[in-house]
Parts: sequence; C-alpha cells; structure tokens
Amino acid sequence: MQMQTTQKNFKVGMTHRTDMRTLSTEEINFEIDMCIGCDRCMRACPVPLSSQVTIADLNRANISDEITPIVARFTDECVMCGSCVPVCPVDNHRDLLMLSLKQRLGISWDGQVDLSKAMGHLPPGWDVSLVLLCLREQAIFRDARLVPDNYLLHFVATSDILTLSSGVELMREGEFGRDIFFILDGQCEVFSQGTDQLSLPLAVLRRGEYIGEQGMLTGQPRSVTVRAAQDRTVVLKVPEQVMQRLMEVSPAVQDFFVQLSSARAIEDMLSRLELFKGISAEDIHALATQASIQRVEREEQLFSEERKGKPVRETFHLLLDGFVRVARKTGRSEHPERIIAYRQRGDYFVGGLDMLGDRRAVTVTAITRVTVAEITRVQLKSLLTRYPAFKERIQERVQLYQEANTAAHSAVFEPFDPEQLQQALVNTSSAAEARSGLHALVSDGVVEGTEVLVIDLDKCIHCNECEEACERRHGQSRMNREGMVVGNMSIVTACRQCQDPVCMLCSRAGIARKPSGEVYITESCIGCGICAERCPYDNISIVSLTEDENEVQPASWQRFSRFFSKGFGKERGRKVLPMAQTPAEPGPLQPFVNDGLENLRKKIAIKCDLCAGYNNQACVQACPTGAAIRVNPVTFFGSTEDILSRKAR
Ligand SMILES: Nc1ncnc2c1ncn2[C@@H]1O[C@@H]2COP(=O)(O)O[C@H]2[C@H]1O
Repeated sequence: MQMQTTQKNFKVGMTHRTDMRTLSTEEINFEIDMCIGCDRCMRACPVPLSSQVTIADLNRANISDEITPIVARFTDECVMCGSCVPVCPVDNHRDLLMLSLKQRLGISWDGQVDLSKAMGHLPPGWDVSLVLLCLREQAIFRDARLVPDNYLLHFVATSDILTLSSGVELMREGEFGRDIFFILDGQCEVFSQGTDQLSLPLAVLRRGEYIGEQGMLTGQPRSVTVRAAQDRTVVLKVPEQVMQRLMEVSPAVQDFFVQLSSARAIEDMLSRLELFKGISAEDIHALATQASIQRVEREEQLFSEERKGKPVRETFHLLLDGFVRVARKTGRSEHPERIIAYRQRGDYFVGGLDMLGDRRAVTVTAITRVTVAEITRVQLKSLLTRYPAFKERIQERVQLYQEANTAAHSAVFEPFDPEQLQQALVNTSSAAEARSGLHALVSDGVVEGTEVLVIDLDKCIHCNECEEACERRHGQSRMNREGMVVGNMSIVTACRQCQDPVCMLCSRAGIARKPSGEVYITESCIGCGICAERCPYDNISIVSLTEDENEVQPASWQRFSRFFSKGFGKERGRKVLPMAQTPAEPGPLQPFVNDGLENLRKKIAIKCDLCAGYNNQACVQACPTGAAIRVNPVTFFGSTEDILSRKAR
C-alpha cells in the first residue's frame, strides 16, 4: 500500500475551523482501529451524499488507496461542520480523519473540468481559449504559475458568461450583491447617483478590469451603478464562493486581489470625505496605494491604551467597513472601561483621536468584523504641510473629538441626539436612559442590522399573534418576540439582516442576499449548522427534515418538497418548506442543485428573511395593535461626520 504524503491546500470552505490539525499516520491507524462501525457519524452527517456512503467505505479510504468515486465526491463535499464528532461512542476525531482524506485527494480544481454550461453561453465567434486569453489580461490572473490554466477553466465552468447590449445595467447603487464581474471585452460605465436622479459619470472600465469586488469583500451595498457602454460587452459573472475558492487554492491571488481592491475602496472613500476636499486626485491615489490594510475580527483591538507612545498614535486610521467601540480604561473593577464613542465605516482616527487633545490614549475595539486602512505619519505630515485647509479641518475635528471625550466623563454617549431616538419610536423617560439603551443596542450588535423587528411594549397586548403568524406562514416560527428591552421597546430575537452577515460565508451558497437586502436560505442549504454557529446573535436554527433525528427518512423530504412546489406564496400551516418562497435572486450555486441529491437532504437552516417572496411581513401584518414594527438602527446614529456637523451647528 502506497500512501500519498503530499500536503495539498485544504483551507477551502473551512475558515470556520480554528481547531484543525493534521493527524499522523499512526494516529489515523489508531482512530480506524478504534472505530466500531456503528455508522452514527454517517447518520449525523448533514451532507446529502452521506446516505450513499458507509463508515466502512471511509475507513478503507483512510488507510488504503481504495477510494471510490462516491467517496472522493463525498470527501470534497464534506464541509467540516463537526456533526460527526459528538455522536461517536468511542470519541473518534472523524472530522480530522476527513481532513486527512481531503489532504490526500487534493483540491477538486486539479481534476477534470465540465465546461458544458460555459460553452452554451459563449458569444458567437468565441471559444474557451479566447476566454482564457481575455482572463489573462486581468492583473490578478497574469501569472500562469500562480493560476494554472486548469484553475481558470474551473473558474469559468462555475461562473456565467454574459453578453450585454449597450445600456444594460450590471449593478445598481444601493443594492446588495456579492458577485464580481470580470470584463472580457467591451466596456462599462460607472455612475454615482447624484441629486435629482442625475447620474454623475465616474469612470469607464475596459477589458482587463473587474467590478463589484467591494460588495463581495465587505457585504456592503453596491457603491455605484454600472452599465454596459458598448454592444456585445462580454463579462464573466463570478459568484462569491467561486472567487473565494480560487483565492483559497491560490493564496497569492488573494493577497494581490485584496491589495488592489482595498486601494480602490480607500480611494473611493477618501475622495468622498469632506475632510479630503481639495486634495489632488494624484495625492489621493498615492495615499490609497500606499496605505496598509488590516482585517480585525470581532472583539479584537485596533489599538489600545497600552500602546501609548507607539507609532499607532501618529497614524491616520480609516474604517473601510464595520463598527468599533472607542473606550478608555477607568481603573475600577466593576466598570473597567468607559465607552466614549462608537464609530463606523467612513469614520477615521487621527493619532488615536487625541493628537491635539489631552494626549491620553484610547482603546478601540471591533464590534463587528472590521477592515481598517492605515496611513502613516510621514504621508499624513506631507499632506498637512502641503494643504493648509486640510490641516485646519483636522484641527477642527480633533477639537470636536476632544469635546466628545470630555462629555463622556458624564457616563453618557455624548454625540447622540435623543430626539433622534424618540423619532425612531423609542419613548424613553429620560435622555440618560436613552443613551444607556443606545449602549445596549450597540454592544449587542443591533446597530449592525439593517432591518430590526421591534415591539412597542406600550402597545403590545402579549397575544403572541406575531410569532403564531410567522409559524403559520413558514411552518416554524423564525422569531422570539422576547428580546433585549430598550426603553419601552423590545428588540425581537430574529435575524436583523446584518450589514456584513458572517452567516453568508457559506461554501455551498446555502445563504444568499436579495438586492433589496433580505438574507435568505437557498436550495443549496444542507443544514450543516456552520452559519448558525457563526451568527453572533443566535438567530439561525437548524431543523431536521426527518421524522426521527436518528432515522434518516428521505421520504419526509419528498413530502416537504411536494408542499413546497404547491404552496407558492400561500400559508399552508406546518408543512411549508422553511426557505424563501420565491426563486429569489441570486439563486443557489449551480454545482449544488439539480443533481438529484436534494431529495436526500436531512436538515435545513431556518431564519427570518423578512418574508422574502410575500408582499407583507406576517409578524407585522398580524399584530392587532400595531406594536410590531421594523426599524433601521443605523438611522439612530448617523455617521460621525453627521454627528459632528450637528454639534458644530
Ligand atoms: N470611482 C470608481 N471608479 C471605478 N470603479 C468603481 C468606482 N467606485 C466603485 N467602483 C466599482 O464599482 C463597483 C460597484 O459595486 P461594488 O461597490 O461592489 O464595487 C465597486 C467597484 O468595483
């Protein structure tokens, strides 16, 4: 028996696992010896194909070269959710055994490519080699040693080739979308929506350039509108998961792509900021390309008081996306930190907020996943010297920040207008109460949502109609009306449709987002539970589609399916399949549908999708007193720029 030892890249779709390690050959043999063949792991496995594979097949594959095509496919489809581990009576690490198989088999992009779908959409006169030639014009694909032809072929095979007539819209400003578009031929015009419905032309993009990376990387709505500017403009529309897969199999592409894309995002953001008005396009371009980018995870610090005096204090930090908390240590054990402010995408720090202030450091912590650009002291100083108006604006801003810091000593979040919260229907008895409520909203991440369901407790008669209507419509209630109480409002426990939903990091595209913002479960979902684990707010549940968790009965899925196909848009009690009731765009990823295996699905995720596909929301509609309403929490705050300009008035 010859075991291959080559270690292939195995990161794909597994960013949720931080506890992975490679098993040695001795450990693999030990684990297989321990296995009693009870098959409980296979029954717990959510991958539909697991019904066709036995544990004996997997054990054989683990210790020999006997790998059947179905075991190879199952290994590729394993999402490393870990469902197999807790059910094992002998405490085997079946997940790590699957990992070792994945390593031995390598990535599926090394294998054969099925180009039939791509061939069907080629424009007249085009062939696959021309598509590859055009893709090689993209800076990130230029080096064939980093991205071999076979990877590009897989890339094309799992994407869509579109041929557009002049004027056809590729994306609209403000809509959500996570696909990226590579221009293969022709050109596209980029517009920003000005006032009075006037479009402001920003740029023309040509073959060799790409569009839509900001939505893909940050989850934010499209920053501009893009239309084809020539007849027969040919673009490759690449789903997020396919781009992620390419970046994972070729990490060098990832570094290059993130660097290029961040430079564009910074340039875009700097040229829109009031602070940078009057600075030349060349200087903004130079700042953007030289800035360094940092990805900060939830609850990690961007910088802290302990780093006082370190270079960070002289750096300009620009938040490209996400939310942060700005605080200062109190030295008291019961309230160790005092929150001074919350900052979001587009906000910035100069020398850690206090360059000209009391020179005391602050601690800045990510509340959500954050991307931050750092502009160094040298670059900043050069701007301050060459642009007096910029220097003046910085000084004004720092002064305002300092005032906000001083106000923070009264234990309230100063740059907040309680009237605004009142307008947003929160009727609190005092401004201080509103402010402490605001702290709760931010700390609990409510502000991260785009659509939050709240219940006005003054109007609520506790009839539970909202939850029951949800259950009637979807078969399972997707909400719990009890949640955090702020003033007289209850923040319902239900999906808030986050700005940058971490649940959407699904390698199977089991969750997608409609252009209008609703995040919904797609037909590709297998209920592996990774999204539920990722959701910081516990707003996703997994339901079994079988009669008995331990007895897999494909027939019950078929029964659900029948109701699904008949029950479009109708309320059918408990029997409706709990996923979006429309063929909502964007749909599931092609490789995971239409292969017949959906009939073997065992579980599915459920979450509130704002009743996608219906013309009203069951909970809001059913409330007899009008207590249940939807609000956009970001309107509670405004950006720091808004807040400071209000203060200055
Ligand atoms: N000023 C600009 N010039 C050229 N392209 C842009 C500009 N601003 C944004 N874009 C691109 O247009 C895309 C719109 O969608 P995204 O925000 O996802 O990503 C954006 C960028 O790819």
